[in-house]
Amino acid sequence: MSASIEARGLVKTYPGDVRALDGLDITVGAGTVFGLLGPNGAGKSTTVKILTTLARPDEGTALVEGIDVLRRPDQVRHVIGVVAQNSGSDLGATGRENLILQGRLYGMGAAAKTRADELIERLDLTEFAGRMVKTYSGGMQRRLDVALGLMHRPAVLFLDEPTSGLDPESRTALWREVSRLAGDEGLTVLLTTHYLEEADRLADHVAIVDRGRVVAQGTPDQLKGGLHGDAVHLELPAGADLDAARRALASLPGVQEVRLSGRSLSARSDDAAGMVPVILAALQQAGTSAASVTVARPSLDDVYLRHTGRRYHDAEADAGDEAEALVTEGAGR
Ligand SMILES: Nc1ncnc2c1ncn2[C@@H]1O[C@H](COP(=O)(O)OP(=O)(O)OP(=O)(O)O)[C@@H](O)[C@H]1O
Repeated sequence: MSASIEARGLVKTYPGDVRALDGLDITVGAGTVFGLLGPNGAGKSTTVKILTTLARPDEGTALVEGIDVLRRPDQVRHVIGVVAQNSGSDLGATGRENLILQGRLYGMGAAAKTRADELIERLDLTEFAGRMVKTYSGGMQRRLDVALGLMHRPAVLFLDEPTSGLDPESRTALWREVSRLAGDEGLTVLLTTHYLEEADRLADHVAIVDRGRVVAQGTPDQLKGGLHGDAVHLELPAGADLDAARRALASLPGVQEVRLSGRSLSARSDDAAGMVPVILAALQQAGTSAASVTVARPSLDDVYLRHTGRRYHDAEADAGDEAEALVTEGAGR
């Protein structure tokens, strides 16, 4: 399969010594949906900015449809469509007017109207294409954003956090559209997401990004299949002796990859369900207990844990705390 996007050794440092990308490599096959998955601040948007010619890396190279993004940014812009996190549509115009204007900006002339109508139908915008965008719900606005990104028939569509803030129903509807577009039109889609489920359901291929690097990649099934056995997750009560609990679990035969992240203790076992009573007895012997126990097939959350040593939601919470600390710091100045 030919590559639609190839990025090698991307490094990007922002002022304040923030190393947003630390040698990121990705290869995206033509006509596939590729998910860059990572918690907030992992470096996903920075990657998209570089690939869409909006930022330059300090080091590394990137080709989109075989075109060098650093040497030929103008050519790259013709073959890509970008749906950024914040919509760029004119709220005081209708959806249809926005689409036609976008087409004209790309020099499509009279063909803009036909293309706008085609996309209105394809993205199920017919009912509200004649209404001003300021009256749209979040889901309608996102569908219009995708249509805007597709107006000039790009070969590659970048979607930065496409379903962030959408309700579950609108999210599922957008997933359907994106899968269909990639399938029907041979479009290559690179999307960033911090939703594990979104990457799992939508992407043919996922790269897990952590602190500016790709720590694992493959199809969701390959990534999950690389973990043997089932996952056991224990939530320990407040005040529990966390280290004693971890040691008790690690000492049990048939229990592997014991990891503690906050008060969550996780492990893998070929017979996880059968091991639950043994695990609870071992915790009790160690003078502690579990507030909850779950046994599950491996998920992308487990893949993330295996490669980073942290649970995904803990990494998200840490990123939230860091962002809050920066805002507080800035406000104090
Ligand atoms: N213009 C900037 N100036 C300084 N630091 C920045 C800038 N843009 C991003 N960063 C920092 O670079 C790191 C990576 O940010 P980036 O936006 O690429 O991550 P992300 O994975 O897309 O997260 P999010 O989903 O929150 O956008 C973060 O630590 C972020 O705070």
